[in-house]
Parts: sequence; C-alpha cells; structure tokens
Amino acid sequence: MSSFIIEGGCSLKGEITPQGAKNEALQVICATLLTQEEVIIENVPDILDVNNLIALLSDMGAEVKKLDSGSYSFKAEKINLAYTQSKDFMEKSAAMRGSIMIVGPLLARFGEAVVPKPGGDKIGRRRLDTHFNGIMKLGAELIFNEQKQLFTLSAKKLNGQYILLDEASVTGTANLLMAAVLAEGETIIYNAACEPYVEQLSRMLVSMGAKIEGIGSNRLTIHGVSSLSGCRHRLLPDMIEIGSFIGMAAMTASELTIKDSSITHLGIIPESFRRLGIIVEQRGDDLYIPQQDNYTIESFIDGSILTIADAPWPGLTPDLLSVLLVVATKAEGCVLIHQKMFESRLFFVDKLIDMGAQIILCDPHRATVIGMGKRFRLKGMTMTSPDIRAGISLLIAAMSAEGVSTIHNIDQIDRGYQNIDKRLNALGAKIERR
Ligand SMILES: CC(=O)N[C@H]1[C@@H](OP(=O)(O)OP(=O)(O)OC[C@H]2O[C@@H](n3ccc(=O)[nH]c3=O)[C@H](O)[C@@H]2O)O[C@H](CO)[C@@H](O)[C@@H]1O
Ligand SMILES: C=C(OP(=O)(O)O)C(=O)O
Repeated sequence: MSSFIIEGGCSLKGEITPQGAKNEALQVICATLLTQEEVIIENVPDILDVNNLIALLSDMGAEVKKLDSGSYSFKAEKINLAYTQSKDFMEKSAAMRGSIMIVGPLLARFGEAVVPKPGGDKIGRRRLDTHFNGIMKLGAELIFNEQKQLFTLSAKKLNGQYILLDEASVTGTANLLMAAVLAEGETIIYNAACEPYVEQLSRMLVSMGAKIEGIGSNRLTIHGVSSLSGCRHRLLPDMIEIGSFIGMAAMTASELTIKDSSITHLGIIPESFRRLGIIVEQRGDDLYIPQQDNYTIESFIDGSILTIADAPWPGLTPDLLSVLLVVATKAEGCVLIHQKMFESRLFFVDKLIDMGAQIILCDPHRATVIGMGKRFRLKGMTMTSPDIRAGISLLIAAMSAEGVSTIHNIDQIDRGYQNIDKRLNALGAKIERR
C-alpha cells in the first residue's frame, strides 16, 4: 500500500481542471453493455475504480480501446456470460461499488446476471434492496446465496411497471433505468435519484435510442425499445472533486481557479462552502477562490448555529460532508455537520482531533466543529485513510498543518482522484508518493 508524505503549510496558486466525474463514469461505462454497437466515452478519469471497471468489462468480452487520454471506445458485441460465474469475476467485481450496475444491462440484454455483494467505501450499511426490489418488479427472479454473498438474477422477459423506490438510491436508479430501457412497455420510476450522474446517464441512453421522459426529475417514464445503438458521450466534470478543491483552497489560504466547472450542475455545492465564509466567485464557467487568511461561518438567520446536512439531490451530496467538516476546523465560528445517509463516515474525525482540531463527535451521524480560526494550526501526524472522502479531507488537513504528515492507504484516495499528488504539486503543494 502506498503512502503520501505531505509537507504542510504550502499554499497553492494557479488553475486546475477537474477530472471527469467518477460516479457518472461508473454508470455510463456499465451502460455500454446495453448495445452491441460502439460507444465512445470522453473525459473518463484515470482513477482506480474506473480503471478496474473498464478492465472488468474487457475481461467479460467487451472490446475496449483507449483512443486518447480520457477517451475510450467500448464494443460489447460479444459478452462471455460464463466468465461472470468465475472466481476471477467475483473477486474483481466485489472490489468496487460500481460493479452492481452491470446487473441492469446484463439482465435486459441477456436475461441473466450474477453479481457478488459489491465493495466500495466502508461508510455504513449499504443495502441493495432498492435495486433488487425494482428489478424483481420488472419480472426478474432473484436468488441470493448468503454463504457466497452472491446475487443471481434471471428473467425471460422484463415488463414495464410502476416502481416507487423506497429511497432515492443513485446506483439503484441507474440500474433500474438501464433495465427498463429494454423492457417491454412503460416503466415509471418514482422517487428516482436525480443527481447529475443519473441525468447524464439518461441523456446518453436517449442518444442510444432509448425513450425517457422526466430527465433530471424524480419521476422517470421509460418506454421500452427492442434494441439500442452506439453513441458518443462526454462526462461532466467531477462535482465532488470541484468541492474538494474549493475546500482545499480555503484551508491552505490559496488562490485557485477551478476551470470549466459546469456550474449549472453543481447544485448547492458552492453555496454550502460560502456558508462557511469562503469566497467562491463565478467567472464564466470557472470558479475562482481568492486567497483568504480567514473565513467566518454564518449562523442561521435567527442566530442559531449553522447545520450542514446531506440530502438526496438537489440537496447536498453526502460525499462532500467530510471536506466541509475539515474546512470548518480552520474557520471562525461553529457548525454542526449532520451526515444523515451513512453511519460510519464521521469516525475519521478522531484523526483531526489528534491533529488539534476542536470537534465533538455527538454520535455516528453528527459532529460539532468549533472553528479555531488563526488561533491554532493543525499539527502534522501519521494517519491512515479509511475511505475516499475522509482520505481527501485528511490530505487537505495535512496540507494546511504545521509540519510533516504521512497518510497511509492512499489507494482509497486514488480510487477517486486522478494523479492528485502531481496535479497539486504543480500548483505548489509538497506531496511525495512512497
Ligand atoms: C458509485 C456511486 O455512485 N456512489 C455514490 C452513490 O452510492 P449508492 O448508490 O450506493 O448510494 P445510495 O444512493 O443507494 O444510498 C446511500 C445511502 O444513503 C441512504 N439514503 C439514500 C437515499 C435517501 O433518500 N436516503 C438515504 O438515507 C441509503 O440508505 C444508503 O445507506 O450515492 C451515494 C449517495 O449520494 C454516494 O455517497 C456515493 O458516492
Ligand atoms: C462513497 C463513494 O464511493 P463508492 O460509492 O464507490 O464507495 C464516494 O465516491 O464518495
């Protein structure tokens, strides 16, 4: 396992271009399985999770070509379903969350799919009921082998249905959408997740010939078609990476321009950082963060302590709460961070507390941060990254800290951030990979 050695106290200056969106990439790469024709995807991030999924599709028999940096051609003309029963497939697909989204396309196109319980961040219970209940409603049969933790699905035919999701699951919505586009008749997915990832997937499916209404809303109506064709699709910039850069600029008192941010797709992300007192200027489609020595957390209008909580889109994505939390440690003022969706994502605060941050972990979902402003600087130390977003937050903390820090298990960061050390070093950071 590699580590980062970070020399704290270096501020950054310059421009950075966000990578393509990880969570969109995982969806649309799975969608290439829906057609035997060629699909070209552009702006694909060079990150572990995405590279592993691309390798998995290739092992399944899809023809994958790298056209140039960030562009790939996929042609899933022949898929070796027998491979999906192999130990190799089980091990590889169990290593990431995104692999669960091969179920919808495989079932829709071939009438069968096998998938082990997927991996991804250990950030709490991550059930799959929304996926499987919806898929069964479309007519599939599910067998769960508890001992092997294996889900086997089969369906002679999928039939359109009204599906009211029990929760607006992001990957669940994507999976059902990909199954429904090739089902017979009309499917309505209500309480659908409507993150830009799902909107983008919907647009890509439409360009492949799918019939989808209500794109971008929480009620998707799909009229099944008998086959889909190839297309060309470009990923949006990664909104979580953009948020991470805003937080990083604030914590390291850096002047940063985040290029081509597709601001209309960021929802309330910029505003959430502004509520912590950070200046985030819109310049065309770039975000400009001026150098700020200090920033002050807002209170609610009635004077009470600000709460920042996650919520299904267009609410605040849970993937940025760890970054917002770390950024608050250096602000003036107080904020309650409420992570409603995941119950194990806040435990990394013990590392920030060891670095000197003033945080009360009220319970697994809530942490109160008492910002220390310029009165105290975090101290560098050795730590291990428990998950992708805690990982980037610890990196941000280490970059702003006094002295040298070491972060182990940086595979967790590489899972979602492309060449992060090189890109930040080019702006003035001092991060060594060992
Ligand atoms: C590969 C991928 O795309 N991963 C993202 C996806 O994961 P993923 O699709 O796995 O997450 P889900 O949207 O299914 O839900 C995540 C968790 O939130 C809870 N939940 C969900 C919806 C809801 O309305 N209320 C609620 O409490 C669920 O019970 C679950 O524990 O969405 C998550 C939630 O945005 C993000 O953190 C992940 O980065
Ligand atoms: C939780 C995340 O990823 P995954 O769903 O792949 O574990 C994330 O991207 O923050």
